[in-house]
Amino acid sequence: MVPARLFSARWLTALQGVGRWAPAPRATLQPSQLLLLEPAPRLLSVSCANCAKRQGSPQKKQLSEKKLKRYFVDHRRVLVRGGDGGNGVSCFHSEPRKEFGGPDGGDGGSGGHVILRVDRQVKSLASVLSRYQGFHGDDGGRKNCFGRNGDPLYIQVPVGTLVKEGEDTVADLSRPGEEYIAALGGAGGKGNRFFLANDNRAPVTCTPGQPGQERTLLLELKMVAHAGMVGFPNAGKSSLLRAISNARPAVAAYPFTTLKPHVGVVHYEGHQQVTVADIPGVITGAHQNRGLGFAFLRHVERCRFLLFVLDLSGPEPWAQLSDLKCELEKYQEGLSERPHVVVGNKIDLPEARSHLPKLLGRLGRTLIPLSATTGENLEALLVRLKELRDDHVDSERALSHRPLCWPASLWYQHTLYHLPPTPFTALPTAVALAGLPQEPDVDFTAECPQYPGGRAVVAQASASAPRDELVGRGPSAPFTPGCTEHMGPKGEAGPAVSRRGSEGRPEAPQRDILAQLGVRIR
Ligand SMILES: Nc1nc2c(ncn2[C@@H]2O[C@H](COP(=O)(O)OP(=O)(O)OP(=O)(O)O)[C@@H](O)[C@H]2O)c(=O)[nH]1
Ligand SMILES: [Mg+2]
Repeated sequence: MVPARLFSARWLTALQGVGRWAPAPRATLQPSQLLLLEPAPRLLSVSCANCAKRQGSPQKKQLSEKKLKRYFVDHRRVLVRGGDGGNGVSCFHSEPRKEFGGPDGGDGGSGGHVILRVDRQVKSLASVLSRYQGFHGDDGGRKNCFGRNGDPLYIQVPVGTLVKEGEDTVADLSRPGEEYIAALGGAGGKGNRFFLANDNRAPVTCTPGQPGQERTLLLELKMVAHAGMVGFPNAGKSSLLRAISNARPAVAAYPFTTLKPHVGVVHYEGHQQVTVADIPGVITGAHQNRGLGFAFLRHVERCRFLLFVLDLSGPEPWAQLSDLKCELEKYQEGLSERPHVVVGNKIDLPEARSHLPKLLGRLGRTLIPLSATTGENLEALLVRLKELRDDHVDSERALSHRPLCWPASLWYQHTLYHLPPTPFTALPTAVALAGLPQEPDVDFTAECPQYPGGRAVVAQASASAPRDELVGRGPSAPFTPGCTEHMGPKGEAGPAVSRRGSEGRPEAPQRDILAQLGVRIR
């Protein structure tokens, strides 16, 4: 039985889809595997405002811009504290007819980290609380029982969250799935079994767990989109975004209708997408806090290119562009020189048509006159946006960077860990983003004195990578941050460095790195 809602919404699309996809041949049939029989016939997602209105789900109630703004928070101060490590235990094995059973106090579990994780579903920092406490590790127990490690505590943040500590920017979480360890959990204490040695067969020493790391971070959201729309209030930015994408910002004939940024996605052939951000209008003197100020310009700061929207029906449309550029420059030097496209909107109005020749004379062919309401000449804008996106992709690839992709591309499987500045982990790990090999060249374990008795698993990204670009990962677990893994139950003490396969000492560059970390090498 086909659900009725399939027909009430976009029945034509649904039926077209049935015709175009077919199951794979039986021999190679995988669950949910489909073969594409013919490519999609439409080259560009071109729609006018009127068509776009019909695409929305009739059941979904639109929230007013005022309500939406209430849920939109773009900066937050947050206190994060990692979980405390559990205490080690001092006790001795006790069994009938077994004298001198030996120490059997287990180690405490490590405290859980507090981790910021980028979630595509989260749109603002409104859901982030002001303080977080990580889960504590459990204490060790008798009979060599180790305490349970505290679970990591995840804080979901939106794409484009900037993490600042004081004046420093410590992480830029601009890709979905990316993670940042905001506060490390404390290492667990050692039980007396750990201190068993040839010259001390009955140690009573045990150590308490270490407290978790505490940090005060400032989270700042900066939208990440390909194109950022800049224009005076009422220029028709939101109407334009509605016309080219499925985003639904409010449109009305009064200034400052838009109170929070909206991001729309323009779809092209081959699943290529360009994201366009609509921000509240900017006016002359915004840098002196006129209108809504220019704080919202932070949301176009990271856009790869700009979309200036001019109202051609206004009295002096040619003055608008220079005023907008002037405000951008006052916000951030060089911002107005980004690759951009200038759009002259409301070409359907007679006064706009009368201004057009003069404006074309000044701006030349860089101006795209169009009408967001009637959809006139929207294709020219879409083609230009695509060209700018392709230029961006080419330039990023030339620099061996990954171009901005929306939504998260599947290849971004690699989790990036920015390690906070502690003695062992004061290592920027941006290398993970740009070309970290799946299997690092070197991989060895080492004892780390900052976490007594803890065993670090250190891997260098590649022999040629700068020294400070390190990531740690365990051989069994995907990653062991902060080297809080315990040594085995035998409690072998003393320095130990072994390469995987235990075939020798680490090479010179790795020795340097370990020395920087304070790891002793035998
Ligand atoms: N005739 C005509 N009117 C338009 C066109 N585009 C937008 N408008 C009208 O201009 C008014 C303002 O449009 P918005 O899209 O809200 O303008 P905005 O730039 O987003 O305004 P703010 O959110 O206040 O910055 C609305 O009444 C629209 O109907 C157009 O192409 N032609
Ligand atoms: Mg608007």
